[in-house]
Amino acid sequence: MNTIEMKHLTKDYGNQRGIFDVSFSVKKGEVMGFLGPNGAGKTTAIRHLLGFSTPDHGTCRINGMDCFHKAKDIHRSLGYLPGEIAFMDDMTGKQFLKFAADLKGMKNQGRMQELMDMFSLDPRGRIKKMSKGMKQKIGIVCAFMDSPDLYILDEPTSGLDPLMQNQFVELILEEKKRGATILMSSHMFEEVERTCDRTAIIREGKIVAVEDMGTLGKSKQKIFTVTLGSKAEAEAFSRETDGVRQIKGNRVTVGIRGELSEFIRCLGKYRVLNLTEQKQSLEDLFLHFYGGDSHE
Ligand SMILES: Nc1ncnc2c1ncn2[C@@H]1O[C@H](COP(=O)(O)OP(=O)(O)OP(=O)(O)O)[C@@H](O)[C@H]1O
Repeated sequence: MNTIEMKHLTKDYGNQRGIFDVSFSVKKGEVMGFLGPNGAGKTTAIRHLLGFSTPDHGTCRINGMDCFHKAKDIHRSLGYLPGEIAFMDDMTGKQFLKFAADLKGMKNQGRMQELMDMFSLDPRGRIKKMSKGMKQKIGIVCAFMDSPDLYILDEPTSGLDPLMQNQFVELILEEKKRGATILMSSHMFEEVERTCDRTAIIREGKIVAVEDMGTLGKSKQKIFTVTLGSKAEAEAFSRETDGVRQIKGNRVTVGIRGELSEFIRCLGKYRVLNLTEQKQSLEDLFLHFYGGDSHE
């Protein structure tokens, strides 16, 4: 049985806003990315999974339970991080976390402390005076502190600096190892690439692709820039090798899919001054899903 199962879910807000016929599932122990640009419908889909909204059509289930009718039961064993966190602003971070821990019936607060250390969070100040990043850290500690088996995270790294984003990736990998099931929406292609088994891509309220990260990795093109001994050598090398994208003086940019042996063999005949790999992001890979003329 899938842990999360959304089937043909439609919520039409009018003027083509909302989500339309959205179907995807997340298997037990799987980490699933939910990628899409602003306004694509990620939060709308997630709010349905939390039972905060009723669908016009379709169904969503978590562990076989209907997300709207069984919301309370589902929430009991769920780590949820909302996209916009509504705190009780007058509380200090510490008071809020204690309050949330009591609500969850947590006896041991060891993990809470571990998470605060992991994210260098000092929770003593009033929440209303905290920066966006600090509030986000409190949200993360709150969602993870009782180590649930299922997480639904709406743009979890929003407001975090790169160091903390890295820390978050580590946390997800740790939870994945423990066997947790995770659905996380994101704009951050790199964190999805580093953490997820599969990713669903949503655009204008519709799922445009569900991709296995392994397959994506294999179909990814590697882009190299080679600096050769001279312009003449660059030109000769370009005639001999496949996938040339650009020649600029003695520099050649080449895109290669799959094995590199042929490229290296060919390169070996020339004087190579430098060789650099240009990382191709998931963003490049998915650009055609978001691009203007690719969704006819
Ligand atoms: N309660 C609502 N009433 C009317 N329209 C809504 C409502 N909630 C969302 N929408 C619209 O539905 C669309 C999808 O919004 P949603 O917040 O789900 O997108 P998102 O992918 O989470 O975007 P972002 O990345 O910016 O958070 C948007 O056009 C939004 O304006």
